[in-house]
Amino acid sequence: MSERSVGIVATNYHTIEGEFQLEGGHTLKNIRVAYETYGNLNKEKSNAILVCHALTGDAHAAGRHSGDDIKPGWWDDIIGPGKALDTDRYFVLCSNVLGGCKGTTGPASLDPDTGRQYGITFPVITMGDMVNVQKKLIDYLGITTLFAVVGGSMGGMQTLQWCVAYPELVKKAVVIASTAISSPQQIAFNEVGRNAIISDPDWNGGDYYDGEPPVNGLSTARMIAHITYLSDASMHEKFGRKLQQGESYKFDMSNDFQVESYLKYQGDTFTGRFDANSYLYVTKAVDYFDLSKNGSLAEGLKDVQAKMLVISITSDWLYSPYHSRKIVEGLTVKEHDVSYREIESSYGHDAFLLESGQINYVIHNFLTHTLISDVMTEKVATIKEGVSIEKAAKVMFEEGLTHLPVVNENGCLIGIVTSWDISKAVALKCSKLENIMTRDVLTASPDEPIVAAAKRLERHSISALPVVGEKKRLIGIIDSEDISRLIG
Ligand SMILES: CC(=O)SCCNC(=O)CCNC(=O)[C@H](O)C(C)(C)COP(=O)(O)OP(=O)(O)OC[C@H]1O[C@@H](n2cnc3c(N)ncnc32)[C@H](O)[C@@H]1OP(=O)(O)O
Ligand SMILES: N[C@@H](CCO)C(=O)O
Repeated sequence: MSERSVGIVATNYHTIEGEFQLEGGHTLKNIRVAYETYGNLNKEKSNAILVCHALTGDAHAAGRHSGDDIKPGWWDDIIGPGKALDTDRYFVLCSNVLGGCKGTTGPASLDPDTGRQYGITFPVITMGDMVNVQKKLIDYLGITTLFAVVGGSMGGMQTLQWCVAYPELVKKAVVIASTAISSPQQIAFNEVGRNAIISDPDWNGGDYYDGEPPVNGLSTARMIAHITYLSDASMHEKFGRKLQQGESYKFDMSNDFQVESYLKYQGDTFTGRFDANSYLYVTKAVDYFDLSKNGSLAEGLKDVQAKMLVISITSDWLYSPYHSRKIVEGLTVKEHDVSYREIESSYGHDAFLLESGQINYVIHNFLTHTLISDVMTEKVATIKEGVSIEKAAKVMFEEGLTHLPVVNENGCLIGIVTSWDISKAVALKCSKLENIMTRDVLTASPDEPIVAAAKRLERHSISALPVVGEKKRLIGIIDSEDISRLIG
């Protein structure tokens, strides 16, 4: 296995006990979530990156399940040591979406009330529901902020939904080949796919789990969708008008052209890995996705706090660049911090899975340009000027701190006490805080790059910097361990 791989990985499962409220008004009981993680969560739990998968993806984003696996996870080119989602620095997490069929509760799961598969009795779900399930998962893992949320296509929708639903939790977000509002054309293609499924007699009103699944309908749905994931140019490049067999037309109804055979193969293999009812539900969630509010996307995105990177693909005609530009415009109206990049590619929509060189480059630059405000600890324990050394020692002991900022009535920094100062005070039998605290404190400002803070720490052989705003108001603290993990 290559050194740049996360290696052998396993899917984990978590059950959200009890009733889970869905946006559509229904509830689901004891939702199970399939997820995988790569890399290590740091002690401050500040380096987690949530990867959201696209329509037919799953939790297996990187590595292999065994040494015999032919293919690695679907974003193995992007996740791993030294890659954009660098598992030496970040704790990367990916879960299968609600309504999916790869381990998370969906229509093929057993309804605890009936003991039978939900089928079409599964409630309609939304992007909001998928994200709320992911929120429960990160709560379970003890993660309170996400260093980044990243996703392509439907994964980009979940990323945007995260930024809107939990603005204070997401520091950075990368939205690739996606949209903030599903367009009529996207809904139309999804509807043709759904129609192919429900028109298949084997669909049987969604109740097919004891019999033959609707493979013809599902295969046709995938064939239609797959055309939208390619581009005219990539089809010319891949197949042109080349024939599958022989050198002359057969003049019959068999798959004469390579492109026909290819699509048939894509459709057929899809039926082996995806559930038809899941396809209905997940495409519906995509169709309902609309982050505008009162007819305005700027209004819908106004609470976003994350630094955003929006990426589109030049040849993507399904989620064409105008969708991405609309997201950027919506964010720019309210002066959000957003950058936009176009990936030059002829692959079409699926380029987000294929153009790993460009995607790695763009995401790496975005994630590593990290400011102190992106990673500092905001809830800082402090003491007021004039308290006793015993009181300071007690706070440090209870909060497990090595550095304790001293502030005045207005929350402005006037000094710092370290555990070393406390030991010194005990040794020298000193009882006044004023005599041991450092008044000339080295600080950082929130809009400095973390590299600058790292250099200051190293130069002065210290291990933490209070972060101050105007008039030295204390707004956070940053320590060397956290910084060194993020900058490598
Ligand atoms: C988050 C997520 O989105 S996860 C879901 C992503 N994965 C998928 O969508 C799986 C479906 N596959 C795809 O969408 C695409 O294949 C991609 C984007 C993953 C990869 O694209 P590419 O590397 O360009 O592969 P391509 O589209 O050419 O397909 C190659 C397959 O078609 C087969 N194929 C190629 N030409 C023909 C043909 N004329 N007749 C029959 N089969 C053919 C190849 O043998 C190969 O089969 P294999 O996958 O079993 O090895
Ligand atoms: N190939 C991707 C495209 C959808 O965005 C998938 O199947 O999920």
